[in-house]
Amino acid sequence: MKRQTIVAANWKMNGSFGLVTEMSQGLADLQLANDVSVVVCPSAPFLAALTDALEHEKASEHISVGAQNVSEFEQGAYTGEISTSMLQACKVQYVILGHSERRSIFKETSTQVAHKVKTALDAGLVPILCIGESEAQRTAEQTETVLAAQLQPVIDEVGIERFSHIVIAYEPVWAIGTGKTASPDMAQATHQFIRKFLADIDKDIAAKTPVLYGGSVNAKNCEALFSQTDIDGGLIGGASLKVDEFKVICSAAKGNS
Ligand SMILES: O=C(CO)COP(=O)(O)O
Repeated sequence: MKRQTIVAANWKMNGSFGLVTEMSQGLADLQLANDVSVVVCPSAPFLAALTDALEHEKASEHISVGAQNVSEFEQGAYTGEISTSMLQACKVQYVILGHSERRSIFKETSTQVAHKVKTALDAGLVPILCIGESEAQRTAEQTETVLAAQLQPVIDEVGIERFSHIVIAYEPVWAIGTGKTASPDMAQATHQFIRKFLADIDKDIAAKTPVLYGGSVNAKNCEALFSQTDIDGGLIGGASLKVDEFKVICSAAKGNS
């Protein structure tokens, strides 16, 4: 069963117009394996500029633009929020939702994340739904319970069928920005659990849904991680701010067959 392989850059609250230009120029000649897609997710003020720069570099056919968040509301008196239609106006195709930093710092609940996933899907955006356990939860052997509790509200809200338009990103919180990557075996075991969790509800959907790994992925460890059966690419933080390193990571993605 073929499913898409995706390498996505999460710039978080970093980057500049200079990096937008540098990244677009750098990615223009990127050679990707079949079935591999690359998505760059800068902060909202850079979305339109990134779209324009990728078009200018003739890179928009193989590189997509993603946002890091979206409002669950459509429009109106929600100061500071950004709607799906605003993202569409910037030709955004993907949106990261439920990142652990939004869950822990901005107190987004799994129910709110589920609403956002629905709003994004209804607007034709592809959600990159982030799930992951903390170090304390892993130590307490609660990883599977935590992941299930993050997935279930989304399944309840949108239905399992719509997971054919969702990308999951497994990001163990203890591996984010710490340099402590999950070992390929450990990541594979957790990805296998996520796929089985979906498969117990719908086998076909589980086989089709890309599950990315995120957490201290870099040019050195990407190949071993991406070669795991149930790892369909990565969500890259720090290493996605360096054009050359990000290109190495994109090239390490081989695509599934
Ligand atoms: O949170 C991440 C991507 O969303 C991972 O960040 P790092 O790659 O910097 O660990």
